Amino acid sequence: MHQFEANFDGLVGPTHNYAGLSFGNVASKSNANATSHPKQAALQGLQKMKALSDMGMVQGVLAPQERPDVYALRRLGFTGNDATVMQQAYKLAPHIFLACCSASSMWTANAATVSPSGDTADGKIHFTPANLTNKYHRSLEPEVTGRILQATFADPEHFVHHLHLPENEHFGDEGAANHTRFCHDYGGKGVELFVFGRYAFDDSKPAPRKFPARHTFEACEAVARLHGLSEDTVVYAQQNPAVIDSGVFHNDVIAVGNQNVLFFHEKAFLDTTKMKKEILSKLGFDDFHFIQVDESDVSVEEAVKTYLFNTQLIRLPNGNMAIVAPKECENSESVSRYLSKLITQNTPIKEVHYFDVKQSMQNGGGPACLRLRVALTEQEKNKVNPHTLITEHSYNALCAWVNKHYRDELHVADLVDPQLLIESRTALDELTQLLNLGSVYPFQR
Ligand SMILES: N=C(N)NCCC[C@H](NC(=O)CCC(=O)O)C(=O)O
Repeated sequence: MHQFEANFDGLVGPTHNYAGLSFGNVASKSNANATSHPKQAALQGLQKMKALSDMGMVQGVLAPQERPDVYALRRLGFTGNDATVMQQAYKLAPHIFLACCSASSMWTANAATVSPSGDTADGKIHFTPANLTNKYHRSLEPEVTGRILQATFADPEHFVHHLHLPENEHFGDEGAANHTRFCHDYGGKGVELFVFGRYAFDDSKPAPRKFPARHTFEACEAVARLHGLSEDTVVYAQQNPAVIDSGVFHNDVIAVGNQNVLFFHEKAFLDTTKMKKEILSKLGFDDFHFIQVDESDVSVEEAVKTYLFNTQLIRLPNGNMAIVAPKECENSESVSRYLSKLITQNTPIKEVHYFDVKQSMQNGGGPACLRLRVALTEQEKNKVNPHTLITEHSYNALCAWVNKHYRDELHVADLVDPQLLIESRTALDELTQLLNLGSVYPFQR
């Protein structure tokens, strides 16, 4: 049986901008108000998708969301036609207006948590969109994300879609950015590692002091229940509160795993020994590589700056594992030295590929943030909406679509231009036809 780990990358939306919306995310804060380049951002993302597809990986694309979100602004009391709603909000509540303009759905590691069929009680793939409650701009995503996922994975025989968790900080859920899966074969039984930042119902437990812990233990448990995972296939681990306070707002900024490898920083978790023991005993095989990076090799600060761990760890068709890293890793002396040495060691990781995703990095989104992983058997892959898979043809069509509709440059003040809303809706309407998604956007309903 053929089985794969497919990567579904988020297509960067036409309003990609830097608004400094994410407290606790160093890059987002430090690039606030910088000029963005939506066309370049979308093309950078597409190039990465095409490169992975050329390496023989199954690569898909998830559509972006409709922004500015005038419906969210109306809900907050702004009235009139769309242009008036936007202008009033920009004048009276600029921060709220900017939050309603973010193209943050591009980071599809936060779109959902996905449990492959090998792990679930009913043998189907389960999806739960993340509620992203901790940041207002991201909390606008789950409903449309759910519709896009349903249009991409439509067959009820193989795919189950759950409603996102209650929109409340107690069940703060950031999706696959805090989730990884270990297994022997992608189609077989695996162990799912759920990572959280704090306990919502127990104040006595450790928690960060400076920056928010976005994801709770209670959210992890709820998703595991919804997906029909049994106790013996799940491991829960708390992030080290100190690293959250150093800018590690999601666990995928400090750890990445795949199959029989966990690549992580020594400071990532609160109790590494316990977590390692539980992973090994639940997996039931010993051929496992815990690749721990020590502070003396790469500091947490350097890891956050370069996104060493926000790399994709992929299993190539030739059996080797490769790391897909941002250029920032290549440009850092300590990180590039570390990676050059790593691929000569006795681990499955034998290649490193560097990509320019700077437009995303400037908002705190590296290669791993841009993708949602879905482990699929051949049969399940054949049930995925074929228009969403990257081929030579779909890649060329998507690049042409971006070149036709996207602006080269965007300043924060441009977001209030009613013409941008018209441009975005025209582009997205055409995209739903290209990807055969149906009417997923509010303006289409
Ligand atoms: N680590 C993962 N998986 N994802 C990265 C998400 C980055 C995103 N940045 C933003 O939303 C910034 C938007 C702005 O400031 O304009 C966030 O903080 O949620």
